[in-house]
Amino acid sequence: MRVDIVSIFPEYFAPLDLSLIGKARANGTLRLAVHDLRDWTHDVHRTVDDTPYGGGPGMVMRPEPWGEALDALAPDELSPDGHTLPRLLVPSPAGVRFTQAMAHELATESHLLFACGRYEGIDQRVLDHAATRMRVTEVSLGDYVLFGGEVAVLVILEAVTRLLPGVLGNAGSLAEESHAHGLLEAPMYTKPATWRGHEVPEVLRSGDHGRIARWRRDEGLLRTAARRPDMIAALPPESLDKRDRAA
Ligand SMILES: Oc1ccccc1-c1ccno1
Repeated sequence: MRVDIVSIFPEYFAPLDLSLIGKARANGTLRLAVHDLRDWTHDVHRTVDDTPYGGGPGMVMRPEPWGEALDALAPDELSPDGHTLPRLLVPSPAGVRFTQAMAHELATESHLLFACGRYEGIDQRVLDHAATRMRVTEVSLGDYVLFGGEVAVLVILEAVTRLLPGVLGNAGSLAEESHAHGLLEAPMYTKPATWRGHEVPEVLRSGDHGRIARWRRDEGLLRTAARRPDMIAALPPESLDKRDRAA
């Protein structure tokens, strides 16, 4: 997967040299480049913002640098795989909610572009023009406001990269983690069996894999019902058996 990130703070992405993302870059699974938007400015002050039409507080990111940056990073009508348009993701408080399902969808893309907005946002015409030759998605991490899109890109990129083949050493953990089946994961334990008077549940030390699987599902259901009833409501009816409903 090719990933291009455009930001006025490219140094925000230094963490992407670390850990499993760093390894994915080193082995070629992830071909990531971070670009400074100011490289596409032409004035001595390298200006990227200006006052908003219609008045109001703050500044808006000018369209010209963004237009030139996206032209340079996605010059062709099609992605390198020759079949799909490049995917442009623009983190924004006004975006669609980012979910694990979207992470899985993005993990199938061959080329992701991320545009990191700052100030009051990016001139809307940048997104409108990009949409004439890319698939553009404004995406939100949740109902709160950040200084800019950089932190959101780090989150999205981590959620997507860990789904790429070979990145996670134990791919099996993907199958049981929170949100894998629309539920939160069950509590996890490791040695010692007793710690400060707290016991590991007996079932997890029983060696009875059927009981253990059932316990984990029940605990996941109970946690989800208590913490995220919206996820229970979103489950396909057929995914809950009679016993689940009783849990
Ligand atoms: O608050 C933001 C400012 C800029 C870019 C993105 C965001 C945001 C808020 C929530 N998710 O993304």
